Amino acid sequence: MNICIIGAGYVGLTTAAVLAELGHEVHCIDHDERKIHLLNNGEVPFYEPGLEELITKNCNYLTFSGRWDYIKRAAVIVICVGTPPRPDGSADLRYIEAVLDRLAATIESYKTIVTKSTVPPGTNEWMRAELIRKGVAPHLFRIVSNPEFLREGSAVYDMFHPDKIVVGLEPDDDRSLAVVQTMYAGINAPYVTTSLTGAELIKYAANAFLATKISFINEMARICDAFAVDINDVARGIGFDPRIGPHFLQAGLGYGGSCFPKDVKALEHAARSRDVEPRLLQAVQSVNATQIDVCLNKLNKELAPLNGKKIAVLGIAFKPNTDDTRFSPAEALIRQLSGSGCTVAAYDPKATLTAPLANVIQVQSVHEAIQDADALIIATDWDEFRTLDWSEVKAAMNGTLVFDGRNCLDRRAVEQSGLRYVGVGRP
Ligand SMILES: NC(=O)C1=CN([C@@H]2O[C@H](COP(=O)(O)OP(=O)(O)OC[C@H]3O[C@@H](n4cnc5c(N)ncnc54)[C@H](O)[C@@H]3O)[C@@H](O)[C@H]2O)C=CC1
Ligand SMILES: O=C(O)[C@H]1O[C@H](OP(=O)(O)OP(=O)(O)OC[C@H]2O[C@@H](n3ccc(=O)[nH]c3=O)[C@H](O)[C@@H]2O)[C@H](O)[C@@H](O)[C@@H]1O
Repeated sequence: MNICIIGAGYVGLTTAAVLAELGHEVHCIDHDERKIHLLNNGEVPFYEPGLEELITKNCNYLTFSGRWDYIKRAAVIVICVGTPPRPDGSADLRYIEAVLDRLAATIESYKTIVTKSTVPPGTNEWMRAELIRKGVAPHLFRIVSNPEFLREGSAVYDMFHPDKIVVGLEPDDDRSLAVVQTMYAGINAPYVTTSLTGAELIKYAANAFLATKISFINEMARICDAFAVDINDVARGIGFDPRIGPHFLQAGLGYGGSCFPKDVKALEHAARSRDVEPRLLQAVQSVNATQIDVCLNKLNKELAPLNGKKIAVLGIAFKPNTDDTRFSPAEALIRQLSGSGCTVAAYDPKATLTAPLANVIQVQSVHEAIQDADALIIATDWDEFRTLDWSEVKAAMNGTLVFDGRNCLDRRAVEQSGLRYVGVGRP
């Protein structure tokens, strides 16, 4: 199949590389010339394990440009542009609108237009109406909603091994499901077919539910602290129940990234637009918004006064195995520390601070970060931090406090080396 992907970001590039690997001829369009230049020189503009290798392997079937005339040759167009949050929490659809303008000016023969970007309920129906309003004949295209569920850090694996493929179709569309099945031929997953809006809501419900699990466990961690119980015991205890499951029950600094925060907000906004009061979604966000303060209060109690202290923060990315810092709790924590009188030495194996911060330096190794530090905070749960030699850490530090903001360390190993361990909900 000849496929055109629009948007060479985390989702677009992964989709492009995987579809090329599955045997399709793929062209990826992005309006960011810097990205296209890098890609044409064999470089991936961000860190995603395995992606560069897959792109290189498929370079004969995978091309990149900013040229929209490629659309003319494609049977399938996959939209993967960003849908960031507006200040009021609603999804900003300006990139989708720009794509519709380009499509309207280019489409001359039949296309299956697949929306992979996460868009609010009703958007795909609106997109169809917009294309017709902009002059595209209704018989020249079908819109399919095919939301993406990959995680950054394991995007390539997730796309080859999805737990389901969700396909939202127009009511009278009897041909696009087969097109999507041909596109994904070689990937073994159950298909969930529904309406366009049904698919959009499946995506929001999935992210909102996962965010809810995280806020739930973070609230439980606060209760565990009050009753001197280890939250990891509670998470393990409830996780055996198959109705609950063991995943997404790791308490910590709260959820971040480019999707959970924006998608929960966008769902809240969408609900309100139809006069539904989303109380649970509000509570989920309110727990998440206060989680860093809860952790900082703990740190203050252990270390007060922060003034004049040196704090090593390990982790800047919003999660391990990515260099993405969008809505990163680790970076938010560093930002708060920056204004609290201490100095911060921050280290991350891949991510860089988005902007310079007063009293914060980014260093190149764990060793540099912890040198003479009064406290060490784990802000992102990279494997590199789990496996530190705690005796060496103790020897390098000035103080003894290790604050495990991701509950990812072996507490006993830390304590055996003479350091003081404080976790989230682990008194
Ligand atoms: N990052 C993730 O893990 C996941 C993201 N999603 C959703 O997928 C969508 C894309 O997310 P990411 O890949 O993270 O975004 P991203 O920001 O990494 O990539 C978007 C790309 O689209 C390009 N773009 C924007 N407007 C364009 C236009 N008019 N023409 C050509 N290119 C254009 C940008 O230059 C950028 O390279 C979002 O709706 C997001 O919610 C869904 C599942 C996972
Ligand atoms: O729509 C999206 O963009 C994607 O959002 C998430 O993927 P991602 O944001 O890459 O990362 P997650 O692994 O879900 O982690 C999100 C945040 O939650 C935090 N988290 C996760 C799990 C947990 O138990 N506790 C916890 O605090 C992570 O540290 C991170 O900050 C979803 O997991 C994907 O299925 C979805 O496709």
